[in-house]
Amino acid sequence: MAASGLRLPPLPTIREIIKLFKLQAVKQLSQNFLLDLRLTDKIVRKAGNLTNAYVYEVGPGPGGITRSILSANVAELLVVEKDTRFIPGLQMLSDAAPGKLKIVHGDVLTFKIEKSFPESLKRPWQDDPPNVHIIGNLPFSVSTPLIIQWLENISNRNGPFAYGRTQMTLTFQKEVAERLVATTGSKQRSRLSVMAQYLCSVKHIFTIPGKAFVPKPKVDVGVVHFMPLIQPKIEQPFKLVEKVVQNAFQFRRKYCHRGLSMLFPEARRLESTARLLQLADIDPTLRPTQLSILHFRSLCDIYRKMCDEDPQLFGYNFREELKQKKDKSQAKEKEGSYGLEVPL
Ligand SMILES: C[S@@+](CC[C@H](N)C(=O)[O-])C[C@H]1O[C@@H](n2cnc3c(N)ncnc32)[C@H](O)[C@@H]1O
Repeated sequence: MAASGLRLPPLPTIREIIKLFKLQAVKQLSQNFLLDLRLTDKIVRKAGNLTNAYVYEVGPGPGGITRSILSANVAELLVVEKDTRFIPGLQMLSDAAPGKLKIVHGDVLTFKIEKSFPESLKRPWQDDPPNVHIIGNLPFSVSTPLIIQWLENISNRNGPFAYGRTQMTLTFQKEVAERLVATTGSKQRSRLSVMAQYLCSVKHIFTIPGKAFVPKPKVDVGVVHFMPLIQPKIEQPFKLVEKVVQNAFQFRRKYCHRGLSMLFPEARRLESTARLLQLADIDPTLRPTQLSILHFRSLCDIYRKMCDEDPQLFGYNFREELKQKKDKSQAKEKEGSYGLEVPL
């Protein structure tokens, strides 16, 4: 049992529910179910104290984690599931826990949780976290874009973070979980490590072997807990941080100046990159993986100053410049070949 909370009346097991409603996982949709209630209880325990909490579960599927959450004495559980086939099974759980479980047939990428729980739950950002939690085991193809979206929401204190520093407990492919928590200098250090760690305290709490899922995925699964920080470690707009970090990791095996130089138009790339690195006090021969969050903080602060001096700079995209150059040279080539065809 997850906690000494609500005791659900005898229900068919998740395996029986899958059979009853013919809920075979759709492989193409990466539907891998957790049927072992000891594991779903563990995920829920690690999410923190859920007594009287308002919980948002993303992608409940046949409802294994859902049951564990309901057993943890929550005030309300709202689940958002995209696949209609799961709704009747979830409805059965809702009937067993009257007034506790709200089911939404929808898409977590667009669902607005900030309008769903009582306003009274809202806490100032500096206070203790609100009694609102997000929990979910989603397909990997959804969990990564979703975490980027939610990190941006943390930065803007909107979406699920309109309530305050809402905690999240989510599953990822183990390698992604390792990237999320990777420290400076480690092999797994990536864009995701910096983006997550400048906004949150991130913990890879445990790993679930692939064989615990039905059907078994090819990879193991990491359960990751996110607690938004009171003070983000970089105090610049999310999109600006994202741009600097993305460029820095563009060429992850090369010196960091190589990727960072792509922030600047070709005509003044060399001097602008040198200025950025000098003012940020960063050794240009560090590899992107060796840059700490403090390094990124300095880079973002200086890049911000450069963008303030030159309002065109933030909109600059080296790929577009490359494309324009290519188009121009193709047009010239065409002009040349037409020239040959012109009769004398
Ligand atoms: C990996 S399965 C896990 C199911 C269940 N949470 C478990 O652990 O057994 C992912 C679930 O997320 C649902 N899902 C996938 N994409 C979704 C989306 N964009 N919005 C809501 N649910 C989604 C799938 O239909 C499926 O039920």
